[in-house]
Amino acid sequence: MPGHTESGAAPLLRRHPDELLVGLVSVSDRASSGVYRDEGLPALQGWLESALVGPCQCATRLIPDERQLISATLAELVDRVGCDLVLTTGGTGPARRDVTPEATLDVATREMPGFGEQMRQISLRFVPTAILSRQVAVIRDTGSHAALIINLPGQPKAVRETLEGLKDEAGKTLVPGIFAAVPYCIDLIGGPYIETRPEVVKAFRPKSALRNAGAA
Ligand SMILES: Nc1ncnc2c1ncn2[C@@H]1O[C@H](COP(=O)(O)OP(=O)(O)OP(=O)(O)O)[C@@H](O)[C@H]1O
Ligand SMILES: Nc1nc2c(c(=O)[nH]1)N[C@H]1C(S)=C(S)[C@@H](COP(=O)(O)O)O[C@H]1N2
Repeated sequence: MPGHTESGAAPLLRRHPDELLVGLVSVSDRASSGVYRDEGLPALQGWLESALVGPCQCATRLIPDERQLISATLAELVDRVGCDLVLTTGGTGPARRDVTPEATLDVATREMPGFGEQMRQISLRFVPTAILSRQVAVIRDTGSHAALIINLPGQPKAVRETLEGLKDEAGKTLVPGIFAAVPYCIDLIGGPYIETRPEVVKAFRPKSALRNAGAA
């Protein structure tokens, strides 16, 4: 669960090989200028706290919808701070100032289109305007370090909806949240082995990729 949180540019030091280093970025003109209180970062942090079993450190950023600032922030969180995973919220829609997907693609070495496709599928179960979100996910690989960067919509409730998916009243998964695929993706790009609380989101790994694979 998220322990330490910082908002400076210093590298996060991994205190355990399984510790996840996460960058959280809320992109909003109004929240960053104080028109309203930012609910994006608390939503992201609160959800991670509920979902992760192991240790985690977060670096947080609240910034306006400026393409160059967003891309510089993402690059800094991966290259300098050392994040394995970066989640953004906000700025994915069709309004002129919504530029988070473009800024994310600016720092990408690879696109991961399945995440955007699945998020829009999930969101359609909640709002018909789900198709207005242009959210993308990418890998940024510097050669010595790689991270998964995922855009989420700006509505604070969309954070949980997309990461966790939709369950029925008995807690049975109706549409899997995208976080189900995040732990294995992070394995594949050389990051820490992370585990989730299955009642929040059940992470999927092929049997051969499970840590106890082959154990008696
Ligand atoms: N960071 C945030 N904190 C709290 N509420 C937010 C935040 N971002 C969006 N919202 C809410 O979601 C609604 C729709 O978001 P919208 O797409 O207009 O925001 P945005 O483009 O992400 O932010 P902004 O217009 O401030 O740059 C907003 O009217 C607001 O109620
Ligand atoms: N899960 C979920 N996805 C959602 C929403 C939502 O409330 N929940 N809002 C939609 C709306 S109304 C818009 S305009 C787009 C883009 O939002 P953004 O510009 O705040 O990122 O996300 C869409 N996706």
